[in-house]
This record gives sequence, C-alpha cells and structure tokens, in this order.
Amino acid sequence: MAQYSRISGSVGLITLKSLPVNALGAVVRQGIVDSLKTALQDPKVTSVVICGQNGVFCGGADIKEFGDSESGPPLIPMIHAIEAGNKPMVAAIEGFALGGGLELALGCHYRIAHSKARLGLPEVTLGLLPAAGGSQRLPRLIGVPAALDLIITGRHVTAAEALQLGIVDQVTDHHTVDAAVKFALSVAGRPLDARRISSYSCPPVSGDLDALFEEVMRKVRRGARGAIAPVACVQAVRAAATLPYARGMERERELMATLFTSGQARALQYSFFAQRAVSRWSTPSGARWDASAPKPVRKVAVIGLGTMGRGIAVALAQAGFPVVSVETQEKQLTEAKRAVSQMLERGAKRRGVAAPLDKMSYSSNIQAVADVDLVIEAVFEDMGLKKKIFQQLSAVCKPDALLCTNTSSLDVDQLASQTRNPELVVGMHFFAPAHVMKLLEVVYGPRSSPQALATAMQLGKKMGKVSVAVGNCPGFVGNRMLKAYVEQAFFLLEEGATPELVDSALEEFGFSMGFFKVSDLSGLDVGWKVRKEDGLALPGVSTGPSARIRQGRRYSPLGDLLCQRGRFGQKTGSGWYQYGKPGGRVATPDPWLHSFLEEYRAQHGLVPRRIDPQEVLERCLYALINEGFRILEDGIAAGPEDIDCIYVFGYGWPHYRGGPMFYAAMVGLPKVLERLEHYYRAHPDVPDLQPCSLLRRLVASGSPPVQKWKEAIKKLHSQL
Ligand SMILES: C[C@H](O)[C@H](C)C(=O)SCCNC(=O)CCNC(=O)[C@H](O)C(C)(C)COP(=O)([O-])OP(=O)([O-])OC[C@H]1O[C@@H](n2cnc3c(N)ncnc32)[C@H](O)[C@@H]1OP(=O)([O-])[O-]
Repeated sequence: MAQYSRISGSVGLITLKSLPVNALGAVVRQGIVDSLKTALQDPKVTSVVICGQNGVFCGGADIKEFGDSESGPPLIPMIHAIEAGNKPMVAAIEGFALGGGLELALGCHYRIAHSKARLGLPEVTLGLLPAAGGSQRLPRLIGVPAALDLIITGRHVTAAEALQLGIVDQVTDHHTVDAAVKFALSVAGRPLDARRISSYSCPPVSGDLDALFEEVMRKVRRGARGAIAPVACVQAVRAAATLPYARGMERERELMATLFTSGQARALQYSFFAQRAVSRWSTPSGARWDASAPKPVRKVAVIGLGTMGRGIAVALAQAGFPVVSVETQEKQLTEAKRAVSQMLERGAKRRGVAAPLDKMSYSSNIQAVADVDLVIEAVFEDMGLKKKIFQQLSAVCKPDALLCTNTSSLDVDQLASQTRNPELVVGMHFFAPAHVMKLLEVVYGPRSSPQALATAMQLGKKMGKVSVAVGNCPGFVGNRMLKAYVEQAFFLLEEGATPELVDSALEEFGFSMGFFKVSDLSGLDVGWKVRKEDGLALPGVSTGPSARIRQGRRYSPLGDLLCQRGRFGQKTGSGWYQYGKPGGRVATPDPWLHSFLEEYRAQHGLVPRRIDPQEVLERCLYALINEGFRILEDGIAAGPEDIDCIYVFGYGWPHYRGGPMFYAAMVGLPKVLERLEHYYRAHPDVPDLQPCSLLRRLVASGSPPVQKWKEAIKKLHSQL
C-alpha cells in the first residue's frame, strides 16, 4: 500500500509501504494513485514528497507479480500523472531506487538522495528493459552514453555518482525525508515545465550518433552471447535518441513485449529467486538456516598461498576481515605477499576505496593462527598433506575454531577425523579466481554441526558470494556433474566429432568457451592427475577392448594419450587446439589432432559418423542434468535452485538459461527422459546415460514446474 499524510502545513507525503523493498505491486500502485489525487486536489498542499518506509525507497516492479494477470492501475500512466502534476513532486531516496523505483523517481520533478543510497535500472539482469519510461527519460536527463552504460549493465550507482551524472538534485547525510520536505517547501509554486524530463530532448552526443549505436550494438552482441535483453536495451535507448517521447515509449513497450514472455526472462527471474532460496539452506538430517545461529567470526586465517589461497585471502580482506596468511615455503610467501598486495590495490582502485593492506598479516609458522575464529586450508590437492595440516590445526587452534578446507573433490569427513572436534569441520570450495568468482560450495560432512555450516554460509554471504550448502561426496555437486559432461565430450570425439564441433555447439548454446577450449586453458595435466589418482589414467598405450574400459564401464583414454605426448594445452602451446607457442591464447584447429583422432579410431575399431550439434548438446547437457537428478535423489543438494546457482555462478552456465535443472524443465522432462533412454540404448556401457529414477518419477508425476520440485522430491522420498 501507499499512505498519504499532509505535513509541515503544505507538503503532501506519500509513503510506499510494502515489505521488504516497497515493490510497486498492484496495491502499492493503487495507493500511489489515490494519494496523488488527494495531494493534487488538496488546496493546502503546495508540493509533494514521495518516500518509502523502513529506509528504503523502492526495489522496482514486483517481480513476484510478473506471472500474474495484470491488476491495479498501470505503472506508466501513474508515472505520467506524477510528472504532469501541477505541484512539485520530490522523491526522497533512501536505501535504493531500482528499476521501476528509479523510473518513479524520474517521473518526479526533483530527486533527493541519502549519501548511502544506490540507484539503477537493473532490468537487464532479469531479462527485461526499463519499461516504465526509464529507457526514454534517463537518456534525456543524463545523455545517451551514460544512460546506455547504466541500462545495458544494470549496475547500481552510488548517490555521489548519481549526483555527478545529474540523476539526483541533492545528496544528504541526514534524514532524507526531512531534507526532501525542506526542499519541497523551497520549490513550491515554481514553474515545472522545465522539470518534466519527458519533454527534454536527448543532449547531443559528440561524434556521429549512428556510429555510436553501431559500435555499442557490436560490443553488446559480442558480449551477450545470445542474451536478447541487452540488445533490446540498446534499441530502446536508440529510440529515445531518435524519436519523439511518445513514439519512443511505444518502441519501449514493443521491445518489452518481446522480452517479458521470453524464456530468457523467466530463466533470469527464476535465477533471481534461486539465489535467495539457496541462502535458506537445509540438510537431510533436518538442520535448517533459521534454526542454526552462526558463530561470530572476527579474525580468519588462510593456510597455503598458492593461486587459490591468495584469492581467498584477498576476498576475506576485501570483506573487512583481518587475515593471517600462512605459507611455509619462504619463497612462495614472499611472492604471495607481493601478489596479494597488488590484487588488493587493483580491487580498491576499481571500487574507488582504500586498499585494505592493513588487514593482512603473513607468517611461515602455523602457530600464527592460534587466536583466529576460522581457518581456510588451501594447500595442494593432496589428501596426505591436507590430513597433516588438519592435525596441526587441531592442535594449534582455539578449541571452538572452525576448520575449513578448500578441497575441490577430497573427502571432507576424512579431514574431520584428523581433528579433536570433527563437528567444526566443513568444506569451503571456492572457484578460481577466488576473489572474483561468485560461487562458494559449502560442504557439510556427516559430523559437521549445523552451527559450523551456518557460520561458513554467513561468511560466504559477507564475502559477497552465492553460497550453496551441499553434502559431502566425491566432487560434491559441481565437479560430480561435470564428470558426466566431460565423459560425453570425449566419447563424441571417439565417435566422429572434432573439438571444434563440440565447442561450437556449446558456445552457440551460450557458454563463453566450449569444453575443449576450457580444458586447454586450465591445463590438460590437471584432469590427468585426478584421473591417475582415481586409477583411470594408466601408463603407456594399450589397445584392444580393455583399453577403453575402466571399472567395468566405458572410458576414453584420449585425454591421457595427449598428456603422455606433453600436450597440456595453452601452457605447452598445444592440446586439443594449436596455440602457436607455449602460453598462446588463440585456439586454432590442429590438423595433427584430427589425424591423431582418425588413427585412434582405426586402432580401436571405431567407425566415425556424422554428429550434429544437437546431439552434442543433448549428450553433454542431459548427462550432466541426469547426474543432477542423482544428486537430488541422494539429498546432496536440497533442490534444483542449489544446482542451478552452482552452475550459473561457478561453471559458466549461460545465466539466461537459468541453470541445468531449470533448462531441463524448459525443454520438458519427458523429452529429456526420452533422449537419455535413446542414447542409453545406443551406449549401454555408459551408466551416466541411464535415466535417473527420480527423473522417471517426476515425469510419472506429471513433470511439475521446477519451483515445485523440492516438495515433489520430499513427497517422493517419503513414499520410499
Ligand atoms: C517496470 C520496470 O521497468 C521493471 C519491469 C522493473 O522494475 S523489474 C524489477 C527491477 N528491480 C530489481 O531488479 C531489484 C531486485 N532486487 C534487488 O536487487 C535486491 O533485492 C535489493 C533490492 C538490492 C535488496 O537486496 P538485499 O540483499 O538487501 O535483499 P534481498 O534478499 O535481495 O531481497 C529481500 C527480499 O525482497 C525480495 N525482493 C527484492 N526485490 C524485489 C522486487 N523487485 N520484487 C519482488 N520481490 C523483491 C527478495 O526476493 C527477497 O525476498 P525473500 O527472499 O526474503 O522472500
């Protein structure tokens, strides 16, 4: 709702009231329309202030209402009525004014913001565009280039930047509504024509307007990789720069109509709520987010300052924690100090703040962590070494200190068994670069306490991570599903595909890089080492049927054979592609590899066949999704939202496709099941293609929408 009152004698005050972010749902819009009418008709009122309750102006249109049929007064005429009003309208912006919230403020004649407020038009992050006049008013107010930047990126600006851009008229450190009322009293009776932004023309741009838009559109299309909203945003701003306001608004409405019902918008809105849902974690043992109070964490430590350790230390310091960094190798310690300082300075420069160098302390002695509240171990991925570290930490640290490991696949519970308090051990699996990647897999073992899990989840949130709670199993969620995807990519090469074909199909789907290019970037030797440890990669070259069987299932030694030839990817100048020289970055198809594949197939009696991109997608993605269903069945992940956040924020799954499980729901579970059955019949020696029973049961129960899977899975589990 929206509440109306008259204050200071002659100021009408309209207060948006809709917890938690005063979103412009139907009831709020009706309240605004009614309040506006009252204010404009009240002869005692000479100016009006619009504000929000609870120190928040407005989080925009109510995303929860998007699926519903239109009800309540429409947003655009409401904002037009505010702008056309014959009394000064002043927006008092506290907390944030985002999307429709900023558009509401742009309809006002003046905007006063608190210094801590954030403003923006983030609709593009929801697969939409500013559709309540924002794409037409903002360019007229701040110019085309600045408006394009805010609308294409969806980034939030601080009040200081908003003042500098000309979005707001005043910034205050004091009570914003009081400042707005004082301002409203000062402008009462002033002419308003010059304050109605829709009547403005866009300020002229330096240089050719068409050239500017072509250049921006070229960059946007390249960066969007198939996302449609950023392209529509450019088209909408172009309308503002080239058409009269009314025609521009028509164009904005047309473009929004194409986006609103698109699968991409639904995927991005699903992802918006999924990110919030994963913070409400639960475990099969009944532990829950709202029943487990996190322990206070004031001081933290990182053990091992390799690439991951450095990134984790930087992310912790940037989040404001004093960090004790321990590296026993003196040379590595010196290098790490330099690297961490540089990363902190670069990050601070980008954010226009001071570098938190004072948060960092370094030592080569593990005793230095005796007084910290939480330790993150990030040493080399070797179980023996990690066990030794956990024994040492258990002896040195405070009895109630949390001991966390950044392992990406090793058994967290085995490490817990090295300590006095296994209930205080959890996994905190970061993704490289750890100070950039948003994902954090928080891994709980059978003995991890709910409080330990709650503490790690809260620390992740404070570090600005999308933290997802997952059960302890080989590869946890992300890497466990990736194994099925990687295997299919290898098998497709055996059956006739080339790395280029597989990668272009995946890049066409929206991945920034296909599997084989990613493998060359991260180094083929990384996977080889894991396969050797798992007893899969055997020395020498073997022929005959056993060469392609491991542990009773089909196996492709192709990656091992390349590593045996020293082809580790970019770092050696060749891998699945040619890079010209060690460290080269540009992947070019490699004739040697094509003939190597032909020889390999001939050697193993494999007859190559034509493989189309659709089969590449179905084999790689459905095998990954199928493993996702097994993970849900095992209770390792609580719901599809958890898996989808992991893949969108940690594995480069195209955000506008929502995530693997959302994608499966979009394709249709019966189709996914039918295709998996088809491929499993063709490849009975590949268990990963055998449809998971949970998938079968969801199809049998009518393929409920993905938002309903969690409860459907609970019900199915209870029937077992
Ligand atoms: C016409 C017009 O052009 C178009 C078409 C539009 O306007 S499209 C809409 C454009 N607006 C946006 O893109 C802003 C989206 N929101 C945010 O970016 C953030 O929420 C926040 C505002 C910066 C606060 O962050 P937070 O970290 O303090 O809390 P939270 O956990 O995120 O959010 C707290 C709770 O509020 C819910 N929520 C937040 N914004 C919402 C919104 N716009 N609609 C409905 N619910 C919303 C959220 O789901 C969560 O609920 P629950 O999980 O507790 O049940």
